[in-house]
Parts: sequence; C-alpha cells; structure tokens
Amino acid sequence: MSSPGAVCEEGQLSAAQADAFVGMITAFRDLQSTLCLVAPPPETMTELTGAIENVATRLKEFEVGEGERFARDLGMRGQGHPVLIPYRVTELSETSMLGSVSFGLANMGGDGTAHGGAITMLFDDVLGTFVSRRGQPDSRTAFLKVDYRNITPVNRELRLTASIDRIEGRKTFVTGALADGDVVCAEAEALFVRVLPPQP
Ligand SMILES: CCCCCCCC(=O)SCCNC(=O)CCNC(=O)[C@H](O)C(C)(C)COP(=O)(O)OP(=O)(O)OC[C@H]1O[C@@H](n2cnc3c(N)ncnc32)[C@H](O)[C@@H]1OP(=O)(O)O
Repeated sequence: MSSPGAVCEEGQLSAAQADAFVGMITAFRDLQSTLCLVAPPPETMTELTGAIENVATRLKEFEVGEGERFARDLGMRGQGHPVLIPYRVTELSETSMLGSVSFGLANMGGDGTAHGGAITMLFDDVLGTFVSRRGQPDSRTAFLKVDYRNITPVNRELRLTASIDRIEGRKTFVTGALADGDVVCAEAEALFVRVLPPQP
C-alpha cells in the first residue's frame, strides 16, 4: 500500500491536505480490495451498504468545482484518485522516467494477474502525466497501443519506464513499459496531441 508521505511533489495541495486525502483514498482502496475477497451474508451486506452510503452522503457536503478537486491535483501521481493506479516516480529526466507500481486486488482480472484494462489505464495516466510535465501541457491521448507480453502479477512491485521519443509540432510520441524483474509484462506506444483553444 502506498505511503501517504510519498506524494504531493509539484502539486497544489499542502502536505497536510495531501496526507489526509491520500489517507482517505488508501482506506477506500483497501475497501475495494477487501470487497474482492469476501462472501458475507445478505443482512451484513445490507447493513454495510448503508454505512458506505452514509460516507458518500457526508462527502457530498464538500463538492467543489473541477479545478479545486483534490483528486485532480497533478502532484498526486494517481495516489489521490480513487480509481487510478498509484505509482511512484524514482527518476525523471527531460525525456525519460523510471518508477514503480503495484497493482492491487481491485485491479485483478483473474488468477492473480492484473486486468488488461487496468494496465492500459495505468499507461494512459503515466504517459499523459509525463507528457504534460516534460512534453507539452494540455495534451490528450490520440492513440494508445498496448502489447501484453506476459502476465502482470498483482501485489508485486513492478518497474515502470516511460520515454518521450519525439515531438513534432503539437504531437508528442511516447513509449512505456512495465516489467517484473527481467520479464517485460506490457509495452505501450502512444501519441498525445496538444489541444488548441477553443478545443475543450
Ligand atoms: C495531466 C493529465 C494526465 C492524465 C492523462 C489522461 C489523458 C487522457 O486520457 S485524454 C482522454 C482520451 N483522449 C481523448 O478524449 C481525445 C479525443 N480526441 C481529441 O480530442 C482530438 O481528436 C485530438 C485532440 C486528439 C486531436 O484532434 P485535433 O486537435 O483536431 O488534431 P488534428 O488536427 O486532427 O491532428 C493533429 C495531428 O495529430 C495527428 N493525429 C490525430 N489523431 C491521431 C491518431 N489517432 N493517430 C495518429 N495521428 C493522429 C494528425 O494526423 C495530425 O498530424 P499532423 O499535424 O502531422 O497533420
């Protein structure tokens, strides 16, 4: 599980806000993973559904506009968003990035391996964030191709790499890879295009 202290680099939130928010997201992720493991009786599920609904109702008191939402903060690297996969960046240059990631039980497809859609979502987020920082801000994914080379285990620290291969006008071409030791799990190739006003 991610350490709350590892986030908020380059983000807009204070350390206290980030720690508290990531703490809440971490508890939510634990709930998602636990849901994947259990087989409770109906009355228990009904009782717990009410408890979960109460949490959502309480949080709705704090709804804000898009630019003010903590889950959108760029410094959080997936850790501040309930659905994105949290990852850690360990080395960052102008054109390359090295990091690590561990898929949780909530990202599992079957047989202890990560869901292919979760892997694609990770690449979109990692490569998109990398492009926005080191390539061109305000870019969108035009295409994202993923090759699943080997199974991707869950609950295991994996190596994550990304590089900007070239920039042509508004276009940034990037590649990424996910590896378990020497075994390449998946590779990605993507194009991000910088949007022009008044494009949304
Ligand atoms: C910080 C946030 C981190 C999270 C990152 C998450 C990123 C995302 O998930 S974004 C959501 C998913 N993506 C989208 O919704 C994008 C939807 N598509 C669009 O908005 C537009 O099609 C967009 C912006 C990609 C391109 O449209 P537009 O601005 O009209 O560009 P357009 O003039 O057609 O093309 C520009 C260039 O890109 C090329 N291009 C565009 N799409 C493609 C494509 N799919 N394949 C290859 N080349 C393409 C064009 O050929 C053109 O090349 P050139 O300049 O050499 O002639």
